[in-house]
Amino acid sequence: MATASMPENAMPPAIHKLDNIEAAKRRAAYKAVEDHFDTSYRYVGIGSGSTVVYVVEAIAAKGRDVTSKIVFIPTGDQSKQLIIEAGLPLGSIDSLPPVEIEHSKLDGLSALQVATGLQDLGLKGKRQSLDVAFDGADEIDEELNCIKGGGACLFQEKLVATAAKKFICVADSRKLQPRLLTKWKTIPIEIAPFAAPTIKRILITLGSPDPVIRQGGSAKAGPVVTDNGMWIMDAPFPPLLLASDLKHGDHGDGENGTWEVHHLGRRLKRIVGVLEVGLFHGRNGLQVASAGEEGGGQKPVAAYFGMENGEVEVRNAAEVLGSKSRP
Ligand SMILES: O=C[C@H](O)[C@H](O)[C@H](O)COP(=O)(O)O
Repeated sequence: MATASMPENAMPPAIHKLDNIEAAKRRAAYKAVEDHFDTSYRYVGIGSGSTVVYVVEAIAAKGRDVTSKIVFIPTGDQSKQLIIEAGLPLGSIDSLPPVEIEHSKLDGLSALQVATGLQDLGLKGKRQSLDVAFDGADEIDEELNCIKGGGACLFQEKLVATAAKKFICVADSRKLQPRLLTKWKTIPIEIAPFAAPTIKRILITLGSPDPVIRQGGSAKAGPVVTDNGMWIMDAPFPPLLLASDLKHGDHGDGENGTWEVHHLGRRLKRIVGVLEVGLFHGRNGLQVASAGEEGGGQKPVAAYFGMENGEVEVRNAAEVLGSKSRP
């Protein structure tokens, strides 16, 4: 863990006076961009929520000379608008080009030979990875597992995070908790509307006392409809164990009423009608790369927290207990 002060003069003055929490988010965002944005990058993922607004501000402040050469990939309608309004080039996660190959290697080959050649090179079907994805979170534990989906964008956020070599999480100090479901009490789950009653029954059998379909409140009568035309089920569970907690005898499989993050994430994903689960768990991008695999992981490689004292606390996955414990 490292802490750093983000000098106010390293950031452009905020147009309006920010309250303490907003100022903390902004400091964390500028520090994360300073550490993890590189002008040589080609594809950058932009997450959703109120914190990522400052990430976009920090990137846009680098100027058009830098940003015009990069394609920015959104995680939903809000982040798409942020990218457009900041004047950044907009891309889409479903239109990343294939991995580039040296064309000289393919000169003179037939279409069949090209296809076979790509196979031989181990490149057939490989897509480009994003260089980095920045996103917020609703809660982050000591092993950098995250709850996401407070803004109903979890599916595209997971799609983008797992396509990025490194996912960088940016938040304020309230989000850092020893275990998930400490202050943020529910897991957002994106579901097919038709399956809602069945999913609710299954969640109850798994130990969630009162799962509810998220409502639009005064902004929209009836359930919140996600960018993917789905609903969000918010499922409360008792605080989740870390992988390192399992050494103390509990299996974390729900038997004793307690779940470990990874066990619960995988179990929820198996329910028919669940599009995606707002638990980001398992491997991070460094672990995926060291296994020689394409893309990234669900967990951040680093998390930046804007603290109340004006500092930014950085938690790097490589230093976090348990970050190497997942297969
Ligand atoms: O669906 C929304 C996302 O997961 C957000 O990244 C998360 O809710 C954090 O949002 P905020 O930065 O507004 O706290």
